[in-house]
Amino acid sequence: MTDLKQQALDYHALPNPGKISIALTTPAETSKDLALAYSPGVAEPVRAIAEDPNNVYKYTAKGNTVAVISNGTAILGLGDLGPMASKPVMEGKALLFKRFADIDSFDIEVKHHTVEEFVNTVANIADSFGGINLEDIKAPECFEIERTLVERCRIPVFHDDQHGTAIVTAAGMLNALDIQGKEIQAANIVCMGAGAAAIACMELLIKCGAQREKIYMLDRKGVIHTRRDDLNEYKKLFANNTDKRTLEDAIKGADVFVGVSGPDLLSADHLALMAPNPVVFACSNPDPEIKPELAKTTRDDVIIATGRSDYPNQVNNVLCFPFIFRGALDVRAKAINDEMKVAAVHAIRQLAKEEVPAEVLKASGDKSLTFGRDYIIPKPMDSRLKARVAKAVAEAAVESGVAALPLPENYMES
Ligand SMILES: NC(=O)C1=CN([C@@H]2O[C@H](COP(=O)(O)OP(=O)(O)OC[C@H]3O[C@@H](n4cnc5c(N)ncnc54)[C@H](OP(=O)(O)O)[C@@H]3O)[C@@H](O)[C@H]2O)C=CC1
Ligand SMILES: CC(=O)C(=O)O
Ligand SMILES: [Mg+2]
Repeated sequence: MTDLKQQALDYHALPNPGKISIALTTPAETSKDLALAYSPGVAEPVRAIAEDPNNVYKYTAKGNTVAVISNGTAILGLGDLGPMASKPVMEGKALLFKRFADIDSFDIEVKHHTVEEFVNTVANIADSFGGINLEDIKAPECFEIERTLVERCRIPVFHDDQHGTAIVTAAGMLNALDIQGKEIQAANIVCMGAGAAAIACMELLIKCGAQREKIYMLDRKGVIHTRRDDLNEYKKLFANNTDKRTLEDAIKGADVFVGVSGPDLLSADHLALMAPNPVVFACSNPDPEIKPELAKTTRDDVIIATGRSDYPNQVNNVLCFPFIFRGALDVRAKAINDEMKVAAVHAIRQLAKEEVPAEVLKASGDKSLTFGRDYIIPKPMDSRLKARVAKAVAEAAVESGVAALPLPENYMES
């Protein structure tokens, strides 16, 4: 067994199985405490909530709790391994919510036969939470699941693999293209993968200026083009009228490669065919489409990012989901809309251009980090992310009319 494999198994097994537990926030030592926490005292908040449902935010933890919900059909890049196998990842997302944004989470793994069954399960428990983070649900089902749940739930529902990934990808991409001296409007883009992350990443890059006809998207059968008759409605949006059929065809002269597919799909030969000063986001987890070592030895003008914590330039939705929910919960937003997503993109990208505090260098093990090829995006443990991203998101929620509360006074200022 490799060192990392054993360390990872031990990390999850010890000192107690798993990565998260529940902590009490009120005293529960004496009979008096219990008479308040439970019978008879608990009847009072029950009556108050029955009288006015908004009181649930005052007397319970709902407003600071997010459900992380999966069916295990697209666990990282490992595929459909079922709900139970997804549990370590969902506990991991709960760990990240708590560690980075002080949000409490429950991971919920759902076994189901139909999309309708999944949607009903989630919709029926949704009111228990302040928000719902859908995770690792494969395309195309994820699109209908999210759309239906957004319609049915009164709290924000956010498919992290779509929108969290897209927000971080857009933030990193705009910075990387700046460093490479390229305009997103003119960039030829190859997207390997045509699932949840791919469709959302490309749609958001288009909102940021990319041209749809300059995007070549590939799935397991190759380039998505107008003469294919096997495309679902989401892939069809990216069908190009082109003779290109393979990655080799599409990658020639490309400025950008975004990989949200599987391991080792971009070879050194492919990379060599890209335009000068290319940007490669090999974001498949745990194994990227190309290893950074190989990318860098193949050409020294490349900016390479991965989804992993153990390489520079971590383009991973961890930079977004804790903070976008922090902002949304704090103004009780009923949805996470495009305005909030775009605000998050700009807040994340801006932070990478600022001086990096010593505590971040210590946590990342870097001697220095300055905006440039190996530092296009902030590190997850940069504690400024919470204030910057949450504030930008909360302001956008208030301005776009989806917030039930005003921005709290002096929000995120200390
Ligand atoms: N860094 C980050 O923050 C994130 C990274 N990801 C990564 O993106 C990847 C996809 O996740 P997600 O979109 O949720 O999953 P989906 O199951 O929704 O989509 C997977 C897509 O990848 C394509 N694909 C898989 N293998 C190949 C291959 N050998 N050649 C070409 N295309 C392939 C599939 O093609 P087809 O349609 O033909 O089946 C499908 O379009 C995973 O590796 C995941 O770890 C996802 C979210 C966040
Ligand atoms: C990071 C993440 O959400 C994924 O790889 O699926
Ligand atoms: Mg995921």
